[in-house]
Amino acid sequence: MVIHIDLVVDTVKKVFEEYQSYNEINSHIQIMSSDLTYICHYDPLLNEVVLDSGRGIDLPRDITLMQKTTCYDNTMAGLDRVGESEYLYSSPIIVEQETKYYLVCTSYHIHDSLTLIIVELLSKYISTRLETHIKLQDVHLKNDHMKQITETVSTGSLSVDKFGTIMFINEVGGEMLGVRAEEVLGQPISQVLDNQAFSLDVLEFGMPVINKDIIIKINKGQYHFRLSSVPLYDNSNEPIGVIFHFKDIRKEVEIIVNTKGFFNFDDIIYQCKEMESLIHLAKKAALQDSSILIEGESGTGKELIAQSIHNYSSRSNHPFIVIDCSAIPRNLVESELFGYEAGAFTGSHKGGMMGKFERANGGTVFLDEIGEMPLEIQSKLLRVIQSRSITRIGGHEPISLNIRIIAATNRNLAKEVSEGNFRNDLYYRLNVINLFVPALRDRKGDLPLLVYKLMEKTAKREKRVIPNLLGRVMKVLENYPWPGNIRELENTMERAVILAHGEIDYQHLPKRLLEIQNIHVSSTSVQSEPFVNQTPQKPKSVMEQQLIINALKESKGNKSKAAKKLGIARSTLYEKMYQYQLL
Ligand SMILES: Nc1ncnc2c1ncn2[C@@H]1O[C@H](COP(=O)(O)OP(=O)(O)OP(=O)(O)O)[C@@H](O)[C@H]1O
Repeated sequence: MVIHIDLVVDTVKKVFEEYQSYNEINSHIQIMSSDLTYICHYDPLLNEVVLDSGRGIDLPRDITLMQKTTCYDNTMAGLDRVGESEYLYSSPIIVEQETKYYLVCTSYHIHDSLTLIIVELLSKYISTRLETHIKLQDVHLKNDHMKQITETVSTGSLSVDKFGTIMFINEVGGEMLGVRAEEVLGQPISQVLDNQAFSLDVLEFGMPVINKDIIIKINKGQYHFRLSSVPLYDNSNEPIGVIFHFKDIRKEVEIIVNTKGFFNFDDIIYQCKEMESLIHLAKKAALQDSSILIEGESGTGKELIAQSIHNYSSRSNHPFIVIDCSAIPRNLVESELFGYEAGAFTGSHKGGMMGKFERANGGTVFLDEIGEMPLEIQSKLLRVIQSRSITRIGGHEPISLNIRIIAATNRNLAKEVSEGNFRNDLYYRLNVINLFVPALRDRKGDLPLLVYKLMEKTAKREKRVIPNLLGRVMKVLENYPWPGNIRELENTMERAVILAHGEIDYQHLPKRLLEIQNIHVSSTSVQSEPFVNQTPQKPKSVMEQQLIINALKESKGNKSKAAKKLGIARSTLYEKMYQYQLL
């Protein structure tokens, strides 16, 4: 192990400052490395430690074998001194059982016991100091490293020593368990958590337990956690504690299930007659309770309209729950939508768990990508709509619900019905009010306003002036078919505003817009397109991603503030940032 020279000099200085006894020695005290090179010396005239330039010294070579304080006859050292002969006193500085340096000094007296004691004491102080510093540094580094890791993941981490005393908990873990680190550190885990799963059994068996599903009671609520317990050992393989990693399974599902609508009808940009009558119908529908089916290509604004309807309705103060039927894991669909009762399956708890429909009670359920819903769940959904109640898995008693259902699809659902992929009866139940959102290419009248408003949005966010869009660029935009609809236009305008300085010209547009219209600009002036994606994106992901980026920007990267702005838990924000590769 290499010890940095500055650390040695610094340590020697401190030791000399603290232990004034060296004043008893009226000669230079030197620190030499184990190959007998000068490191530094104490200058009694200056009363300070001076760094040496690393010259060698002609000392007896057997000093290197020395393991304790010794006095040498200095004539042996070959030092050329005039006058009285000097004796060399030397003591090893041992760090981690290795002689790293020597502390040496000269005296005119042989077997000068005071000098011997002081040399020995100083070398020991220096040894201890160096060793402690190195160990502490190591621990700090490891701790910092661990902290960085544990604070940037969305998993809760908690470690205990072998007696079950809590030694560490990360912020996410604290949030998930509803505790604060400063309150629980040093406490026995059994007093903090009422759960057998956080036990030290793994130390006994010597094997980690990975991803065990547990139910945990926190502040009167039941939480469904996935817990891993890993035993920790020291260098000599002695057990020293356990580290627990845990995830809230509901939060994982929450990535694809929102609870809040952000947008209003005022956020919808339109000019054309078709959109005007659509919004008029949507507003009327918002005031009733009938189910609504919103159809339209991807990126046309279906979710925007669904959120606006919810926020315009009398349910606006209640939850807006998005269920993304294409993304929710199949094995979780049923329990997440309908919840479960006590003992419904292994690991389920006394109180059971509420499903999304129950959580939406009083509010709106937005079934996004309804065309992707598995057939077996379709029949259950039909029952929910017909009976306005749900029965939890393993339950017998129906729980009545007061929810409005809005479903959306970019498929031709009638065609799916005729092909047997979607239940006819469910289709009719959902399609009480039908809102068809036209594709952007079929409402080109909206384009100029959309272009301007979308430029304005980015310019405002980036604190820039709205650039001037050249007429020829507008022509390109008007002639382009916009397969990705407003989402694609939104990305295109955002990119153009960011790339352009004052004026948007051809080179600020994605290549494909130009190429499809046979416009060729020199390849160097047309930028590649890093983020515009024509293929349909995961539903709601772009909107959500944008919101997260905006919130993070507004809160200057402070995740707690951003999470608050978005109305979501910090751990959920981490999950989402991870999902969108923003971490
Ligand atoms: N008329 C509009 N005015 C302003 N922004 C719009 C409009 N329509 C859509 N957007 C924006 O376009 C993006 C896509 O909208 P949204 O997610 O609602 O589309 P969608 O039809 O639900 O897409 P998907 O079917 O892929 O889920 C969002 O960022 C949304 O804010």
